[in-house]
Amino acid sequence: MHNRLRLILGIISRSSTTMSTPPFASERQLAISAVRRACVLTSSVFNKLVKNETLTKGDKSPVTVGDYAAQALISVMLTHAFPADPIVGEEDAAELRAEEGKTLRERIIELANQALVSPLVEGDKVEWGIGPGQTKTSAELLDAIDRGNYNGGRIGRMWTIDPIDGTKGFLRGEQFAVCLSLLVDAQVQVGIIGCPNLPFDASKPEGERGCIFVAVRGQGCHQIPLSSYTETRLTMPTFTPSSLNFLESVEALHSSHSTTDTISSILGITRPPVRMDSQAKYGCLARGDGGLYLRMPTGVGYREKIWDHAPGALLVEEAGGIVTDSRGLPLDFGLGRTLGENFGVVAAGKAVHAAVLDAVQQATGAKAKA
Ligand SMILES: Nc1ncnc2c1ncn2[C@@H]1O[C@H](COP(=O)(O)OS(=O)(=O)O)[C@@H](OP(=O)(O)O)[C@H]1O
Ligand SMILES: [Mg+2]
Ligand SMILES: [Mg+2]
Ligand SMILES: [Mg+2]
Repeated sequence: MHNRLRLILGIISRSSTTMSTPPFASERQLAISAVRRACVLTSSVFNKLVKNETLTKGDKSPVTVGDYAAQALISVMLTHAFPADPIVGEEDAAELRAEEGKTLRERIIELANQALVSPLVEGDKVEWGIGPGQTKTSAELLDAIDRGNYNGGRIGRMWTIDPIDGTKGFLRGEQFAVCLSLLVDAQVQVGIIGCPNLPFDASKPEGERGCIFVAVRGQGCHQIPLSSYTETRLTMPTFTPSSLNFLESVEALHSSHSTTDTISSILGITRPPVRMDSQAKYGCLARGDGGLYLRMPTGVGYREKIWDHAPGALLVEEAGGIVTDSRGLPLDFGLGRTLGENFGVVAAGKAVHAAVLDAVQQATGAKAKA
C-alpha cells in the first residue's frame, strides 16, 4: 500500500477508536455490573438476615454476611477483568478463617456464588467470572475478600470497595450504599455507588427505589435505575439561601451534629438537615436533593477511609460541585487506606462552597475558643 494512504488510514482508524471508546469504558461497564449484582445480593441479605449473621469488628462497628459476600463478589469480578489491579477493600477474611464451625462462611459462599451465577444481563461479560456455572470455592472466595488488603498509595491503578457503606443504616432498613472506585495515581477516575433503598426520584419518596450513580472523570455524572439501564445525566442545581438545605450522617458519632447546627445558623439555613447513612449523601447532593454535604469531625481524631469518600467525591465533582475537607484542603487519596490529615468533608455547588467553608471556619474557630 502507498505510504501516504497507509498513514491516512492509520489516522482514521485511530480517531474512530478514540471516538467510539471513551477512556475507562470497560472499567465503567464492569463496575456498574459488579455494583448492580452486589445491590441485589445485599438487599436479599437484608430480607433474610438473622441475628447471628452480624459480627462486631475491633473498632466496635458492625459487619454482616452481606458485607463479606459483596466484597468477595466484586473482588472476583475485578480480578477476572483486571488481574494486575490492587484493591483497597474495607473488609478482610481473618474473622471468617478463624470461625469455629462454618455457619457464617457457608452463608457467605452461598450468597457470593448465587450472585456470581445469576444470568448475564445487558453489558455483562462472561470474562468477568460471572454467569451460569461460574461458582467459586470457599478458599477462592476468602482469598478474593483478602485481595482487598492493599495498603494504597500514590502511584498506579487501584480500586476501592466498600461493599456496604452505612452498615448501621443497612441494619436499620434505611439507607446504605455499595461503593466502588478506580484511582489512577491517587486521582479518582471512576466512581460507582449503588443505593438499593434510595427513592429514584426524591420528590416521590414512596415511588420506585434503587439507583446507581455513575461518574467517570471528564464524562459527567449519571443516574441509572436499579431495575433498568437508562442513564440520566445529573447536574447540581443552584440554591438560594432560603432553599438551601444540607445532608449529614445519621450517626452523631460520625459527624458532629452540634457543629453543623452552628454552621446552619451562620448560613441562615432554615430547612432541617436531611440525615442519611452512607455515600448515598453524595449521590443525593449530585442530583440536588440537598445543597451541601457536611461531615464535621467529632474531635476524636478519626481518620476517614478512602473507600468512604473516593466514589462519592467524583460524583459531586462531575455534577459540578466542589469537595474539600473541613479546612478547605483537597481530599488526598494517595496516602494509604486513610485520608490522613483530611478531617471532615465539605461538599457543595461551586457557587456556595466558599461561603460554606467560611461558615465552617467561623463555627469551628468559635468552638475552639469556647
Ligand atoms: N468515628 C467515626 N467518625 C466518622 N466516620 C466513621 C466513624 N466510624 C465509622 N465511620 C465511617 O462512617 C461510615 C458510615 O457513613 P456515614 O457516617 O456517612 O453514615 S452514618 O453515620 O451511618 O449515617 C462507615 O462506613 P461503613 O463502615 O462502611 O458503614 C464508617 O467507615
Ligand atoms: Mg464498616
Ligand atoms: Mg463505609
Ligand atoms: Mg462498609
